[in-house]
Amino acid sequence: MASELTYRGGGASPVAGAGAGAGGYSAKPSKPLAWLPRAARYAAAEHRPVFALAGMLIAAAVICIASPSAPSSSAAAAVSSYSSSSSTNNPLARFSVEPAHHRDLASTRHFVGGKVPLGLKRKALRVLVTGGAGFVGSHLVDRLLERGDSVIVVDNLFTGRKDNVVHHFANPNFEMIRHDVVEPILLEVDQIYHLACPASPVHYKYNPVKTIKTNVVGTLNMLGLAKRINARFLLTSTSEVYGDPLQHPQVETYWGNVNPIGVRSCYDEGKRTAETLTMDYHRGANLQVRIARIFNTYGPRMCIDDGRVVSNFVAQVNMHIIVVLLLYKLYRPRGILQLVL
Ligand SMILES: O=c1ccn([C@@H]2O[C@H](COP(=O)(O)OP(=O)(O)O[C@H]3OC[C@@H](O)[C@H](O)[C@H]3O)[C@@H](O)[C@H]2O)c(=O)[nH]1
Repeated sequence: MASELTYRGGGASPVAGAGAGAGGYSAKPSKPLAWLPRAARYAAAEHRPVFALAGMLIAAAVICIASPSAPSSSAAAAVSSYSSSSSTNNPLARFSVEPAHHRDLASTRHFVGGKVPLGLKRKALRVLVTGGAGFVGSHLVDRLLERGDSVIVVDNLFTGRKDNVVHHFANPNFEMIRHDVVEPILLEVDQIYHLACPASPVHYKYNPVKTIKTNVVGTLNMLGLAKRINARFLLTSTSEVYGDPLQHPQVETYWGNVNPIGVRSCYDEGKRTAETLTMDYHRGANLQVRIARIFNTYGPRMCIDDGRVVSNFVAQVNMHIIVVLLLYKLYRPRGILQLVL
């Protein structure tokens, strides 16, 4: 049986005539826009202005919600009202047109930036964190895994501890390589966070030559790897690059006041050299780089005997509290203390 072309046009239906039995049409209607493909001709013939208007309104709404660049006033008002009263489970909070730093960050923990097309997730990155078993590095690893990236930690455990990252050992997106960055390593990643270096004076003075070697050769190895795989590179530098600053507070353009031959120079000058190398790779090889000069940090996973100012303060205060309590318990002085306490 011949296939019969079913004419669904809106105009006069063809009159079945001779040859109809053949499944063809005897009188074919004149076809306006005959140069168009059949589907286009059908759409052109069937279109209704109200449908076109509905389609345009839906498209405009999707564009306003999904892209922050040109929100319509009403959509922007709707979205910003959502975001201002944003709760973490607000479906539109992620697409708010306001920059994240203008909104309560707690409500935008899952803010992925307004440029993410509707319904598409942020692309997971492969990230290398050197020194990721350390105090700052392990918290960075937590954050990267939480946002869906896969993380490789390279660490020689000189001051870092497996305990800092053991909670990720069952995570398929986490790997740890016990390796010293003064030896080259080849990995395929999208970003490199370079934190490998002892940070406490107690540790970096223990072997000053190793400290500056890690800062110079280790950073060179990581920059070479970043250039080879075109990965973005971040160096965690330190406030120590200002040395004994003559300017307070220090602005980033301040060059510092550093002793090149002191007992702390292995760290201070080591980090300054690491910054120099980082900028040279940026200028010379057009590498995408970031430098973060981290000042005194403290928090969970910091060792009480870390040797830095905050941990020293906490350790000493705790010690004095314990001594006073012991003395009080032992001698239980009567009289004035009884009155006071
Ligand atoms: O040669 C080395 C030395 C150290 N490391 C590792 O690097 C990590 C350093 O972590 P630490 O806890 O000692 O130091 P923090 O995490 O506090 O400071 C870290 O981030 C901030 C930067 O300014 C510091 O230079 C960096 O050490 C440790 O896991 C240590 O094992 C190496 O992998 N190789």
